Amino acid sequence: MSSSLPDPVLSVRDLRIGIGAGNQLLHGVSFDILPGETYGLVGESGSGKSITGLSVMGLLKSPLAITGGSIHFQGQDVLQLGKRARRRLRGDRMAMVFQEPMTALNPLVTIGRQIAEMFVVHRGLGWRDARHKAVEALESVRVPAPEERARAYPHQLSGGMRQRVMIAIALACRPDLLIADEPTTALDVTVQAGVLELIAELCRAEGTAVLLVSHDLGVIANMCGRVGVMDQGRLVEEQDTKALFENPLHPYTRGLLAARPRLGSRTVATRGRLTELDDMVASDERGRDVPTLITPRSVAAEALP
Ligand SMILES: Nc1ncnc2c1ncn2[C@@H]1O[C@H](COP(=O)(O)OP(=O)(O)OP(=O)(O)O)[C@@H](O)[C@H]1O
Repeated sequence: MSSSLPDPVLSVRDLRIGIGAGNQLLHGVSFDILPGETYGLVGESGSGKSITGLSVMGLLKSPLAITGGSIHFQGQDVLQLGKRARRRLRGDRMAMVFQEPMTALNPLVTIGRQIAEMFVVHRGLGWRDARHKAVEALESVRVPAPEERARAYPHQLSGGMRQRVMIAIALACRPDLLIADEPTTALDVTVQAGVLELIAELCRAEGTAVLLVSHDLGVIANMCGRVGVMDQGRLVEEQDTKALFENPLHPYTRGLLAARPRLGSRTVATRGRLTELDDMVASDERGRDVPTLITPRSVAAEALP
């Protein structure tokens, strides 16, 4: 049988994660991500989204361990790779953006040097050239005054800017897969949309596949072509995002969708004017209008008097 679908960039099969023999947290999760595709993993807190993403990156920490299944990245069984080979893949062919950039950035090292390190380690550039590339990378994630910001330390930047720096680090080597785990959950509502737009735009331009982990259906709806729904360590449903919203099959998914705040004709005050919830805009860091994601959090925040 011939198929027109390209080979997946990531293929997770029957992935199981546990603590010791008796305590299973992930009970056989399978999904594929195609090149250039943005695939969402959605589910409530504790459903196993993050440990799935960490397993793909090879960053799962003891006492958690993979107890079964396989992870193929570009056709290669990464669970069979040694530590060094795995480390070489990370940051180069696959990269990750975490919820809280402060935990991933080194507080004692300037932003520019942390980005430059990617080019030194993975591309073999000298520090001088790497620093030049770091400033370009900051420019590409629309950090204003990139030369100046390159000399700053993480604590000197806002949360939104720090997350842009993390994106610059993650995408520095033009990976084929980006794992974004709740990349905007820790950010102000007003900067969330800008950061997600940036991820979408840069990954689209480079053909980077994205595994987007989120508890937020609004974020998933805006970003993902397909979505897998997780519940208690199982992938209970997988559909095209549009189909999932129109016709959720699994009772858990129906419950998750029903728990969303009602959208539609409600109006809220945004920047001094009444706006339809479906049509809200906010300003990004450069004062440009960007669409605001309709999320439970953003609805709650906008609805406040
Ligand atoms: N280091 C750890 N030790 C023990 N259990 C853990 C550890 N990390 C995660 N777990 C457990 O694994 C399960 C899945 O956690 P995971 O973080 O993947 O959930 P999640 O869906 O990403 O939720 P959240 O959005 O809250 O992170 C949960 O029951 C969690 O308590």
